[in-house]
Amino acid sequence: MKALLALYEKHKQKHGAAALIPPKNPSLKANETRILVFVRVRPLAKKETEAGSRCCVRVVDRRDVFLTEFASEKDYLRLKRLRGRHFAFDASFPDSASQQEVYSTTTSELVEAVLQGRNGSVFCYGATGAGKTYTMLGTVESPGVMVLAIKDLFSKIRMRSCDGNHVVHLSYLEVYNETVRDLLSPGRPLILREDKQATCFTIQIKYIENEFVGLDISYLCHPVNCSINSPDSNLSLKILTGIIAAGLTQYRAYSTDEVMILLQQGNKNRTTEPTRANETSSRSHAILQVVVEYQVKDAAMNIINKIGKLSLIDLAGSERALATDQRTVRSLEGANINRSLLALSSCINALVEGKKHIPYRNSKLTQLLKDSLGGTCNTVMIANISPSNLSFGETQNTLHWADRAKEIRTKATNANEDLLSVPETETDRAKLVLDLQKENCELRMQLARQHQKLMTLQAESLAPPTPPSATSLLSTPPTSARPNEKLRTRSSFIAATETKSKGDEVAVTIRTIQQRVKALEAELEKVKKNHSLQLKQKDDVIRELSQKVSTAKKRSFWDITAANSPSVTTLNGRKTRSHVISEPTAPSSMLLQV
Ligand SMILES: Nc1ncnc2c1ncn2[C@@H]1O[C@H](COP(=O)(O)OP(=O)(O)OP(=O)(O)O)[C@@H](O)[C@H]1O
Repeated sequence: MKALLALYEKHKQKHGAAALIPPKNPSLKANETRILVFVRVRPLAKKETEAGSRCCVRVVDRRDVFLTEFASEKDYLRLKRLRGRHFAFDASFPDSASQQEVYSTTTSELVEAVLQGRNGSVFCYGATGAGKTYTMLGTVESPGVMVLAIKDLFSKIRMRSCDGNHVVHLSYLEVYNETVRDLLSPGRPLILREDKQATCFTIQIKYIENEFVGLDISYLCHPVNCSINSPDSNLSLKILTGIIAAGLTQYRAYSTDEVMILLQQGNKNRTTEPTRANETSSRSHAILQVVVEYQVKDAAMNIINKIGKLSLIDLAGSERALATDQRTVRSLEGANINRSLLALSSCINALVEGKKHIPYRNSKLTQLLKDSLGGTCNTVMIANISPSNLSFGETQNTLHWADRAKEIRTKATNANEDLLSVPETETDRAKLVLDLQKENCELRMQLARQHQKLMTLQAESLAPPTPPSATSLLSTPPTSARPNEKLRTRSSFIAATETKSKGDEVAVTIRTIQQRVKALEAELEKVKKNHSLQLKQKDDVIRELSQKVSTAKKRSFWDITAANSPSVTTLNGRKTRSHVISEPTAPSSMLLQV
C-alpha cells in the first residue's frame, strides 16, 4: 500500500495536481450533458486471498483510481518495478463503500428527475465477478441500486401525492444469447421493433352521439406503453414508436412490496450459471424499466401529462475465453456476451468521436440502450472492478472503457410533457368517477381470487401428505424440462426469497390490493366531495349573479324614470318628480317618487 501511495504522490508531483482532476464538462454545448461515470471496487474474495493475490487498485480522495501493474515474479529484470496509471471519475467507491452510499451518489438524483418527467439510465459494466449484480440487486441484508431506487421512488410519490395521481408501470427483460426475453412472464422470445422517430403520440377520435366530430393528435416525447382506452364516446389510442420489445409485459405497480415480489420473480427467471470466475454468473443482460406517468395542471388550468422513465441495467460480465472453464453452451454464451459488449464499445467509440452513424443495430443490447447512450437521457455508468492483481487485465480494460465513456455527450433532457388541451369538464369528472369505480371493482375481484388462492394453499398445507402415484414416480424431474432453463439461482438475493412461502407472497399481494382498494375508495370519496362542493359553489355564484342582475335592472329602470319624469310642485311647495310606467308589464309599485 505504501508503495502504491508513494507512486501516486510521484505521479501527482510529476504531472501536477490538475492532471488528477477530471475535466469538468469539457466543451459541453448548451443542450448537452455528459454521462456520469463512477467506479466501484469490490473487496478481495476469499478465493483470491487464498491464491495469494495482491491488491492492485487504490481509490484516492473518493474520486481517483490508481491502478498498479506488478512485475511478474519471473521477470527478474523488472522484479521490483511498478508501473501505475491514474484515472479520474465523477466518484470512485472503495471496497468499504455501502450500498446506500453508492445509491445516493449515483442514482438518487435520477429518481428525482424521473418524477419531473425526465428519463434516466443506470448501467453497471465490468468483468465477470466484479460486483455488477451485487451493486444492482444486492442481497436481502444489503439491497442494491434497483431495490433502493424503487423504495425511494415510491416514498417520493407518497410524499408528493396522496390522490393516486402517479401511475407506475414496470417491465423487466433480459438479453440472452441475442434473444430478448420477458422476465416477468417468460414465454417466447420478444421481437424488437425500431422506429426512426422516437416519439409517442395519442390519437383521440371524438364522437358525439355516434357522430364523428374530430381527431385530436398529441405528441409525447417518449414512448411509454401501448394502450387502447375506449370510454363511452371517445376512442383514445396511445401509439408507440421508438425501440420497443413487442409483447413485453408492462405491470402496473402500486407499492414497493409488490415491485419487490415482481423483481424476485424476474430474477428467478434470469439466466445464471456457475463459471470459474463467478459461482453465480449472470449470463444475460437484464434491464428493469420503471415508467412514471402523472398529470398536473399549469397556471392556465391545462392538464399536463408528464412521463419519466428509469432504466436500471445489469450487464453480463465481459470475460476472457480462458476465464471460464466450460466450452460448448458456456463458451457460446461467453461469445455472445462479448459480442454485445463489443457492439456497446463500438457505439461508445462512435459517440465519442461524434460520428453520424452509431452502430446500435449490431446487437440487441445496443438497440435497447440506444436511448440511454445517445438519446435524451441522464445516464450513469457504474464500472465495477476487482482489486486483485490476478484480474489486472480485466480491470484495466474496464477502467479504459469507463474513462472513454466520460466523453459521451447525451442531449440535455427536457421533461417529457404532453399538454392535454381538453379542460376538465363535467363529463370528464363523471368519467373519472366511472373509471375509478371500474378499477375498484376489478381490484375487489382480484382480491377475492387471491383470498381463494390463499385458502387453497392453507388447506393444502394442512392436508396429510398423499403417497406418490405410479405416474408421478415415473415422470422426469422438472429441472431437465427445458435446455434454456436456469439451472442455478443466485445464491444471495434469490435464495433467501425462495424460502419465503408462496402463501406469504399471496398474503402480501392481498395486503397491497386491500391498501389500493382503500386508497381508491378514499380517492372516489374525494372526487365526489369535490364535485358536490363545486356544484354548490356554482349555485352560489348563480344566485349572486341573479341578484346582481335584478339590482342592475332596478337601477337602470330608475335612471330612465328619473330622466323622463316632469317636475311638479306639491301642496307644501316642494318640487317632486313623478312618472307612471307606461309598459304594460311594469307593476304598480314601480311608481316612484323622490
Ligand atoms: N461491494 C461488495 N461487497 C461485498 N461483496 C461483493 C461486493 N461486490 C461483489 N461482491 C461479491 O462478489 C461476488 C461476485 O459478484 P457479482 O455476482 O455481483 O459479480 P458480477 O459482476 O455480477 O458477475 P457476472 O458478470 O459473472 O454476473 C458475489 O459473491 C458478491 O456477493
